[in-house]
Amino acid sequence: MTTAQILQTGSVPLSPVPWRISPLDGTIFWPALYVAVSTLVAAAALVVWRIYASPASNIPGPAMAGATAWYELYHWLVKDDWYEHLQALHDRYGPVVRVGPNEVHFVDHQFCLRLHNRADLLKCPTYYRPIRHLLGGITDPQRYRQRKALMKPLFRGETLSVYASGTMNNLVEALQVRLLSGAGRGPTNLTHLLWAFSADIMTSYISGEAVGLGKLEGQALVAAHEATRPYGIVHLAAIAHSVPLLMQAVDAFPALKRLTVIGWADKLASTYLTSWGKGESKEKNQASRNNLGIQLADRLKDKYLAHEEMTDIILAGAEGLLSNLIFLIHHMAQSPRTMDSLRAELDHFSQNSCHGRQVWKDSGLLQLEYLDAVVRETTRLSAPWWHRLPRQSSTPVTYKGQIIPAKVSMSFTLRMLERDPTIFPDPEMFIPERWLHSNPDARRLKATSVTFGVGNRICLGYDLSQQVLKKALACIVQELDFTICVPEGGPGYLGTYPTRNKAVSLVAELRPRSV
Ligand code: HEM
Repeated sequence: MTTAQILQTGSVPLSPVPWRISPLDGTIFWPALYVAVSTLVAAAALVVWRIYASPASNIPGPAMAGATAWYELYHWLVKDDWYEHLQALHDRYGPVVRVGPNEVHFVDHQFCLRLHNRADLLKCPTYYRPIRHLLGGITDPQRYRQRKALMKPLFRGETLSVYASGTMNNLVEALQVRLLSGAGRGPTNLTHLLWAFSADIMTSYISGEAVGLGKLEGQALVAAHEATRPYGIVHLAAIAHSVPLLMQAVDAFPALKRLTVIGWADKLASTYLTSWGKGESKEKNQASRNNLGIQLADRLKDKYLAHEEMTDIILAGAEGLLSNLIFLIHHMAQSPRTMDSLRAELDHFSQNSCHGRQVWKDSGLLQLEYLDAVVRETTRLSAPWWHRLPRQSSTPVTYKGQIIPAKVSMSFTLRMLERDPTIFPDPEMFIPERWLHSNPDARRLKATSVTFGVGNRICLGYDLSQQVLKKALACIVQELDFTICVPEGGPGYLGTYPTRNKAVSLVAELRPRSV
């Protein structure tokens, strides 16, 4: 192995050890010392190479970020300030900054859109390592196209519309009944109820039948919530993509996943697939026709892969929906003017609908302009701080005279672009009106939104999410008034993905709608 190869792979070839290894006569000391010193020298050489000679070394940024991926992990886990730190790095180094050994980060909105719309870009294999076998993490374009062709029909068209007009509507109705039953009875923990609702949506979509989390009461509900969201899945993913050894351990012992925060979804996915390959799916009885997991396993011809895809989709979908539902409630409570406008639109719609006030049953709901604007503005503001999209190009990319070499990952953070003041004036303000046709800029805004991803790797659950968010919001504001009990220190519940020591629930006083 040449020195260049050692530096690129980061591994040290172990040459035959000249000493006899025997712990009994003490001669193990020298071989051990040899291995330790060689490792240290190779590690030091790797660090020097990464900082001064690797492809990304010409991009400005802190030397430690170029030296090791643990720089980022340190800011996540120890300092707990990654997003603020990233902003400070851009203030100091400009619109492109080196944030990892092989990653540069951009804040230039228009450039990011142009770049990420390129169909030939590849997902960064290091960042997506934890989900590298799954649709969302596959880097090879041909494998991706094949997987997408098999999975896409299960999340669009007839499959989605049958689910939406049946089980989804029933769950929305059950949510409304549940919330109304708590109205006037003191504070209600909406994080728990909306989590149960979101998880019921995802599990029923995948399995064909509701798990019934929304029916849990009192301590049983609290216990189920705590068991599934004890700490952040996001932090787990950050550790997984910075510590490759961990992923190798999980690959060798997949059961390890059950010990983590994803265990509950992993177990459910297993139960949904129990009957696959045992004959039932071949007969295509009604239950297996409704079970997307079984259909997925049939399509992928691989039970393990289907199981992994389902686990990922249940987890990502439930957290994404919950997060946005909490933001919706928050903004409605904070903005009475928006609430009035939305209610006016819904009331007018319900008067002309054959479903009356059960507006979620009417598919015309999805076309309401103001409701759409409220959901767009909410999803914009809820874009999480931790979600960035690193992509690689097989040819060099030029940005303002700076050459980004091929295969260097180029990323942007969703939250930063969604708060770009040149595109969204007063970016921190909740202004649904910016999305209305009456705003001449609305079309441009829609074209620049990145909340559900960009380019050919856009969110597969977009249509499902839109339906769930619109129906749930409509069913809540139609019948309920609410006042949020804002915790001391501000609305910590907006940090919706649980993190270390920061699980804050959204609690509100509910009342039947007065006007
Ligand atoms: C409102 C909630 C949601 C938001 C904001 C959201 C956002 C996103 C974003 C930004 C991406 C791109 C990720 C990347 O490239 O790194 C993505 C991809 C994806 N999302 Fe969602 N998502 C949501 C809900 C869902 C739901 C409910 C499902 C499942 C039904 C889902 C399934 C997926 C899948 C499978 C991908 C990978 C797509 C691909 O690479 O082709 N998402 N989502």
